[in-house]
Amino acid sequence: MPELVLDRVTKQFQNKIAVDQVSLRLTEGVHGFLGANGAGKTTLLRMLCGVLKPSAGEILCNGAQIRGMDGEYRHMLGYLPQDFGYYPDFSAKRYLEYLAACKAVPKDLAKDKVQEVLQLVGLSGEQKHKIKTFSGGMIRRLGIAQALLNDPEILILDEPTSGLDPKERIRFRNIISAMSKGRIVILSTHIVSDVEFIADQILLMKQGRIVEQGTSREVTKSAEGRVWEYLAEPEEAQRLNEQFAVSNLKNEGDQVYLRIVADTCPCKGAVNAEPGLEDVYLYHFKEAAENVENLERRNL
Ligand SMILES: Nc1ncnc2c1ncn2[C@@H]1O[C@H](COP(=O)(O)OP(=O)(O)OP(=O)(O)O)[C@@H](O)[C@H]1O
Repeated sequence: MPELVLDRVTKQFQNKIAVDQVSLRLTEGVHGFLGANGAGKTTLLRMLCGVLKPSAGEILCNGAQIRGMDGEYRHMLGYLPQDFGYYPDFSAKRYLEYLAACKAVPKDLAKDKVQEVLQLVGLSGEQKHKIKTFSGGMIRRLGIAQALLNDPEILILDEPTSGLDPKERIRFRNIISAMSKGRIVILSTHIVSDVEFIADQILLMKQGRIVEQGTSREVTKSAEGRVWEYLAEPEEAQRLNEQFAVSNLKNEGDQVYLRIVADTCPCKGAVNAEPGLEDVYLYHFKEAAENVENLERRNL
Protein backbone atom coordinates (compact mmCIF):
# COMPACT_ATOMS: atom_id res chain seq x y z
CA MET A 1 0.00 0.00 0.00
CA PRO A 2 1.33 3.46 -0.84
CA GLU A 3 2.20 5.99 1.81
CA LEU A 4 2.80 9.72 1.42
CA VAL A 5 4.47 11.71 4.16
CA LEU A 6 4.60 15.49 4.18
CA ASP A 7 7.14 17.01 6.50
CA ARG A 8 6.69 20.73 7.18
CA VAL A 9 5.86 21.40 3.53
CA THR A 10 5.80 25.12 2.77
CA LYS A 11 5.26 27.17 -0.37
CA GLN A 12 5.92 30.86 -0.53
CA PHE A 13 5.13 33.07 -3.54
CA GLN A 14 6.95 36.39 -3.16
CA ASN A 15 5.57 37.57 0.19
CA LYS A 16 2.56 35.24 0.24
CA ILE A 17 2.81 31.98 2.18
CA ALA A 18 0.30 29.77 0.35
CA VAL A 19 1.11 26.55 2.25
CA ASP A 20 2.53 26.87 5.72
CA GLN A 21 4.49 23.97 7.28
CA VAL A 22 2.00 21.20 6.56
CA SER A 23 2.93 17.83 8.06
CA LEU A 24 0.76 14.80 7.26
CA ARG A 25 0.78 11.07 6.67
CA LEU A 26 -1.58 9.83 3.96
CA THR A 27 -2.40 6.16 3.34
CA GLU A 28 -5.09 4.20 1.49
CA GLY A 29 -8.48 5.93 1.36
CA VAL A 30 -10.10 9.22 0.45
CA HIS A 31 -8.54 12.36 1.92
CA GLY A 32 -10.72 15.42 1.41
CA PHE A 33 -9.03 18.82 1.60
CA LEU A 34 -11.80 21.26 2.39
CA GLY A 35 -11.31 25.00 2.40
CA ALA A 36 -12.42 28.34 1.01
CA ASN A 37 -10.90 29.83 -2.14
CA GLY A 38 -7.30 30.79 -1.53
CA ALA A 39 -6.81 28.42 1.42
CA GLY A 40 -3.85 26.79 -0.35
CA LYS A 41 -5.42 23.56 -1.57
CA THR A 42 -4.35 23.79 -5.22
CA THR A 43 -0.82 24.79 -4.24
CA LEU A 44 -0.56 21.80 -1.89
CA LEU A 45 -1.96 19.40 -4.51
CA ARG A 46 0.43 20.73 -7.16
CA MET A 47 3.35 20.08 -4.81
CA LEU A 48 2.04 16.57 -4.16
CA CYS A 49 2.01 16.00 -7.93
CA GLY A 50 5.56 17.22 -8.24
CA VAL A 51 4.63 20.05 -10.65
CA LEU A 52 5.51 22.66 -8.02
CA LYS A 53 8.58 22.55 -5.82
CA PRO A 54 8.12 23.30 -2.11
CA SER A 55 9.99 26.34 -0.79
CA ALA A 56 10.79 24.24 2.29
CA GLY A 57 9.97 20.81 3.69
CA GLU A 58 9.85 17.38 2.12
CA ILE A 59 7.38 15.06 0.47
CA LEU A 60 8.17 11.36 0.78
CA CYS A 61 6.53 8.49 -1.09
CA ASN A 62 7.11 5.11 0.53
CA GLY A 63 10.09 6.62 2.33
CA ALA A 64 11.78 8.20 -0.71
CA GLN A 65 11.79 11.89 -1.63
CA ILE A 66 9.47 12.38 -4.61
CA ARG A 67 11.94 14.91 -6.06
CA GLY A 68 14.44 12.11 -6.61
CA MET A 69 11.93 9.58 -7.97
CA ASP A 70 11.10 11.33 -11.28
CA GLY A 71 9.49 8.86 -13.69
CA GLU A 72 8.87 6.27 -11.01
CA TYR A 73 6.66 8.71 -9.05
CA ARG A 74 4.87 9.92 -12.19
CA HIS A 75 3.94 6.31 -12.98
CA MET A 76 2.31 6.00 -9.56
CA LEU A 77 0.32 9.18 -10.03
CA GLY A 78 -3.02 10.13 -11.61
CA TYR A 79 -3.86 13.83 -11.64
CA LEU A 80 -6.98 15.76 -12.54
CA PRO A 81 -6.12 19.47 -12.43
CA GLN A 82 -8.80 22.14 -11.97
CA ASP A 83 -8.75 22.91 -15.69
CA PHE A 84 -7.70 19.86 -17.62
CA GLY A 85 -6.91 20.18 -21.29
CA TYR A 86 -8.77 18.15 -23.93
CA TYR A 87 -9.38 18.28 -27.66
CA PRO A 88 -13.06 19.11 -28.26
CA ASP A 89 -13.08 17.47 -31.70
CA PHE A 90 -11.71 14.16 -30.42
CA SER A 91 -14.10 11.41 -29.41
CA ALA A 92 -13.75 10.27 -25.77
CA LYS A 93 -12.20 6.98 -26.97
CA ARG A 94 -9.68 8.63 -29.28
CA TYR A 95 -8.73 11.15 -26.61
CA LEU A 96 -8.08 8.41 -24.03
CA GLU A 97 -6.14 6.26 -26.52
CA TYR A 98 -4.02 9.28 -27.34
CA LEU A 99 -3.35 9.97 -23.65
CA ALA A 100 -2.63 6.30 -22.96
CA ALA A 101 0.16 6.57 -25.55
CA CYS A 102 1.45 9.78 -23.92
CA LYS A 103 1.47 8.02 -20.55
CA ALA A 104 3.42 5.10 -22.03
CA VAL A 105 0.70 2.54 -21.30
CA PRO A 106 1.92 -0.54 -23.25
CA LYS A 107 0.22 -0.69 -26.66
CA ASP A 108 -1.19 -4.21 -26.21
CA LEU A 109 -2.89 -3.12 -22.97
CA ALA A 110 -4.03 0.36 -23.98
CA LYS A 111 -7.24 -0.58 -25.81
CA ASP A 112 -8.55 -2.68 -22.91
CA LYS A 113 -7.46 -0.08 -20.37
CA VAL A 114 -9.36 2.65 -22.23
CA GLN A 115 -12.51 0.49 -22.24
CA GLU A 116 -12.03 -0.29 -18.55
CA VAL A 117 -11.79 3.36 -17.48
CA LEU A 118 -14.68 4.39 -19.76
CA GLN A 119 -16.77 1.72 -18.06
CA LEU A 120 -15.68 2.88 -14.60
CA VAL A 121 -16.83 6.44 -15.18
CA GLY A 122 -19.99 5.45 -17.04
CA LEU A 123 -19.02 6.77 -20.48
CA SER A 124 -18.86 3.52 -22.49
CA GLY A 125 -22.05 4.38 -24.36
CA GLU A 126 -20.76 7.80 -25.38
CA GLN A 127 -17.19 6.84 -26.22
CA LYS A 128 -17.56 7.60 -29.94
CA HIS A 129 -19.13 11.02 -29.37
CA LYS A 130 -17.02 14.14 -29.74
CA ILE A 131 -16.05 15.70 -26.43
CA LYS A 132 -17.52 19.05 -27.52
CA THR A 133 -20.99 17.47 -27.28
CA PHE A 134 -20.43 16.44 -23.62
CA SER A 135 -22.02 18.08 -20.57
CA GLY A 136 -19.82 19.55 -17.82
CA GLY A 137 -20.36 16.42 -15.74
CA MET A 138 -19.35 14.09 -18.57
CA ILE A 139 -16.18 16.12 -19.14
CA ARG A 140 -15.25 15.87 -15.44
CA ARG A 141 -15.85 12.11 -15.62
CA LEU A 142 -13.61 11.95 -18.67
CA GLY A 143 -11.05 13.84 -16.58
CA ILE A 144 -11.12 11.08 -13.96
CA ALA A 145 -10.90 8.45 -16.69
CA GLN A 146 -7.68 9.98 -18.06
CA ALA A 147 -6.23 10.16 -14.54
CA LEU A 148 -6.90 6.42 -14.10
CA LEU A 149 -5.29 5.24 -17.35
CA ASN A 150 -2.01 4.25 -15.76
CA ASP A 151 -3.74 2.51 -12.83
CA PRO A 152 -2.30 5.01 -10.33
CA GLU A 153 -1.70 4.19 -6.70
CA ILE A 154 -2.10 7.88 -5.91
CA LEU A 155 -5.00 9.78 -7.41
CA ILE A 156 -5.11 13.56 -7.03
CA LEU A 157 -8.29 15.43 -7.96
CA ASP A 158 -8.40 19.23 -7.73
CA GLU A 159 -11.97 20.54 -7.30
CA PRO A 160 -13.35 17.59 -9.30
CA THR A 161 -16.99 18.57 -8.82
CA SER A 162 -16.80 22.26 -9.71
CA GLY A 163 -19.68 23.27 -11.94
CA LEU A 164 -21.58 20.00 -11.57
CA ASP A 165 -25.29 19.75 -10.85
CA PRO A 166 -26.38 17.79 -7.74
CA LYS A 167 -27.09 14.58 -9.68
CA GLU A 168 -23.67 14.57 -11.37
CA ARG A 169 -22.09 15.48 -8.04
CA ILE A 170 -23.57 12.38 -6.41
CA ARG A 171 -22.52 10.21 -9.35
CA PHE A 172 -19.02 11.61 -9.10
CA ARG A 173 -18.85 10.93 -5.37
CA ASN A 174 -19.86 7.33 -5.94
CA ILE A 175 -17.18 6.87 -8.61
CA ILE A 176 -14.51 8.28 -6.28
CA SER A 177 -15.68 6.08 -3.42
CA ALA A 178 -15.57 2.99 -5.60
CA MET A 179 -12.01 3.57 -6.73
CA SER A 180 -10.42 4.32 -3.38
CA LYS A 181 -9.59 0.71 -2.50
CA GLY A 182 -5.83 0.19 -2.49
CA ARG A 183 -5.24 3.81 -3.49
CA ILE A 184 -4.52 7.13 -1.90
CA VAL A 185 -7.22 9.44 -3.24
CA ILE A 186 -6.67 13.12 -2.51
CA LEU A 187 -9.33 15.60 -3.48
CA SER A 188 -9.88 19.27 -2.86
CA THR A 189 -13.17 21.07 -2.64
CA HIS A 190 -14.94 23.98 -1.01
CA ILE A 191 -18.21 22.06 -0.93
CA VAL A 192 -18.84 20.27 2.36
CA SER A 193 -21.16 17.59 0.95
CA ASP A 194 -18.47 16.48 -1.54
CA VAL A 195 -16.42 15.01 1.29
CA GLU A 196 -18.80 14.67 4.22
CA PHE A 197 -19.80 11.09 3.47
CA ILE A 198 -17.03 9.65 1.31
CA ALA A 199 -13.81 10.96 2.83
CA ASP A 200 -12.06 8.67 5.31
CA GLN A 201 -10.28 11.76 6.48
CA ILE A 202 -11.27 15.42 6.22
CA LEU A 203 -8.55 18.06 6.32
CA LEU A 204 -9.86 21.54 6.83
CA MET A 205 -7.40 23.97 5.31
CA LYS A 206 -7.24 27.66 6.13
CA GLN A 207 -4.53 30.20 5.25
CA GLY A 208 -2.13 27.47 4.22
CA ARG A 209 -2.53 25.39 7.39
CA ILE A 210 -4.53 22.33 8.37
CA VAL A 211 -6.85 23.60 11.11
CA GLU A 212 -8.94 20.44 11.62
CA GLN A 213 -8.17 16.85 10.70
CA GLY A 214 -10.05 13.61 11.26
CA THR A 215 -13.08 11.61 10.23
CA SER A 216 -16.21 13.56 9.44
CA ARG A 217 -17.53 12.64 12.89
CA GLU A 218 -14.32 13.76 14.65
CA VAL A 219 -14.14 17.07 12.80
CA THR A 220 -17.83 17.70 13.46
CA LYS A 221 -17.29 17.06 17.16
CA SER A 222 -14.91 20.05 17.26
CA ALA A 223 -17.96 22.33 16.97
CA GLU A 224 -19.76 20.79 19.93
CA GLY A 225 -21.15 23.50 22.20
CA ARG A 226 -20.77 26.13 19.47
CA VAL A 227 -23.98 25.58 17.54
CA TRP A 228 -27.16 27.27 18.77
CA GLU A 229 -30.80 27.22 17.75
CA TYR A 230 -33.18 30.07 18.36
CA LEU A 231 -36.63 31.22 17.30
CA ALA A 232 -36.61 35.00 16.86
CA GLU A 233 -38.97 37.77 15.84
CA PRO A 234 -38.11 38.96 12.31
CA GLU A 235 -36.35 42.15 13.40
CA GLU A 236 -34.25 40.38 16.00
CA ALA A 237 -33.45 37.66 13.44
CA GLN A 238 -32.10 40.27 11.06
CA ARG A 239 -29.91 41.75 13.78
CA LEU A 240 -28.56 38.33 14.80
CA ASN A 241 -27.93 37.43 11.16
CA GLU A 242 -25.76 40.50 10.75
CA GLN A 243 -23.93 39.93 14.02
CA PHE A 244 -23.26 36.17 13.96
CA ALA A 245 -22.38 33.32 11.61
CA VAL A 246 -25.78 31.87 10.72
CA SER A 247 -25.73 28.44 9.10
CA ASN A 248 -29.49 28.19 8.63
CA LEU A 249 -32.34 30.63 8.67
CA LYS A 250 -35.95 29.85 7.83
CA ASN A 251 -39.38 31.30 8.44
CA GLU A 252 -41.54 29.38 10.86
CA GLY A 253 -44.95 31.05 10.92
CA ASP A 254 -44.48 34.61 12.18
CA GLN A 255 -41.08 33.78 13.61
CA VAL A 256 -37.67 32.97 12.16
CA TYR A 257 -35.67 29.87 13.02
CA LEU A 258 -31.93 30.57 13.28
CA ARG A 259 -29.00 28.21 13.55
CA ILE A 260 -26.05 30.19 14.83
CA VAL A 261 -22.39 29.19 15.12
CA ALA A 262 -20.74 31.07 17.99
CA ASP A 263 -18.28 30.35 20.79
CA THR A 264 -20.70 31.58 23.43
CA CYS A 265 -24.48 31.76 23.72
CA PRO A 266 -25.51 34.42 21.14
CA CYS A 267 -28.69 35.52 22.91
CA LYS A 268 -30.93 34.67 25.85
CA GLY A 269 -33.07 31.65 25.03
CA ALA A 270 -30.73 30.12 22.41
CA VAL A 271 -30.13 26.41 23.01
CA ASN A 272 -27.25 24.17 22.00
CA ALA A 273 -27.79 21.95 18.95
CA GLU A 274 -25.99 18.94 17.49
CA PRO A 275 -23.28 20.28 15.13
CA GLY A 276 -22.86 19.27 11.49
CA LEU A 277 -19.86 19.58 9.18
CA GLU A 278 -21.43 22.66 7.52
CA ASP A 279 -21.37 24.36 10.93
CA VAL A 280 -17.66 23.58 11.36
CA TYR A 281 -16.95 24.98 7.90
CA LEU A 282 -18.88 28.15 8.68
CA TYR A 283 -17.10 28.49 12.01
CA HIS A 284 -13.72 28.57 10.27
CA PHE A 285 -14.70 30.36 7.07
CA LYS A 286 -17.21 32.96 8.16
CA GLU A 287 -15.15 35.75 6.58
CA ALA A 288 -14.74 33.82 3.33
CA ALA A 289 -18.51 33.23 3.15
CA GLU A 290 -19.09 36.94 3.77
CA ASN A 291 -16.62 37.88 1.05
CA VAL A 292 -18.45 35.68 -1.44
CA GLU A 293 -21.78 37.19 -0.34
CA ASN A 294 -20.43 40.73 -0.73
CA LEU A 295 -19.02 39.88 -4.14
CA GLU A 296 -22.33 38.41 -5.23
CA ARG A 297 -24.16 41.47 -3.95
CA ARG A 298 -21.79 43.77 -5.83
CA ASN A 299 -22.22 41.77 -9.02
CA LEU A 300 -26.02 41.93 -8.87
N1 LIG B 1 1.76 31.45 -8.69
C1 LIG B 1 1.35 32.20 -7.67
N2 LIG B 1 1.91 33.39 -7.40
C2 LIG B 1 1.50 34.15 -6.36
N3 LIG B 1 0.54 33.79 -5.49
C3 LIG B 1 -0.06 32.61 -5.70
C4 LIG B 1 0.31 31.74 -6.79
N4 LIG B 1 -0.46 30.62 -6.72
C5 LIG B 1 -1.27 30.79 -5.65
N5 LIG B 1 -1.03 31.95 -5.04
C6 LIG B 1 -1.70 32.46 -3.83
O1 LIG B 1 -1.60 31.46 -2.82
C7 LIG B 1 -2.81 31.37 -2.08
C8 LIG B 1 -3.35 29.96 -2.14
O2 LIG B 1 -3.82 29.70 -3.47
P1 LIG B 1 -4.42 28.30 -3.94
O3 LIG B 1 -4.78 28.41 -5.39
O4 LIG B 1 -3.49 27.22 -3.55
O5 LIG B 1 -5.72 28.21 -3.04
P2 LIG B 1 -6.97 27.22 -3.18
O6 LIG B 1 -7.34 26.83 -1.80
O7 LIG B 1 -6.67 26.15 -4.14
O8 LIG B 1 -8.07 28.17 -3.79
P3 LIG B 1 -8.91 27.94 -5.15
O9 LIG B 1 -9.97 26.98 -4.82
O10 LIG B 1 -9.44 29.34 -5.43
O11 LIG B 1 -7.93 27.47 -6.20
C9 LIG B 1 -3.75 32.42 -2.67
O12 LIG B 1 -3.68 33.58 -1.88
C10 LIG B 1 -3.19 32.66 -4.04
O13 LIG B 1 -3.48 33.97 -4.49
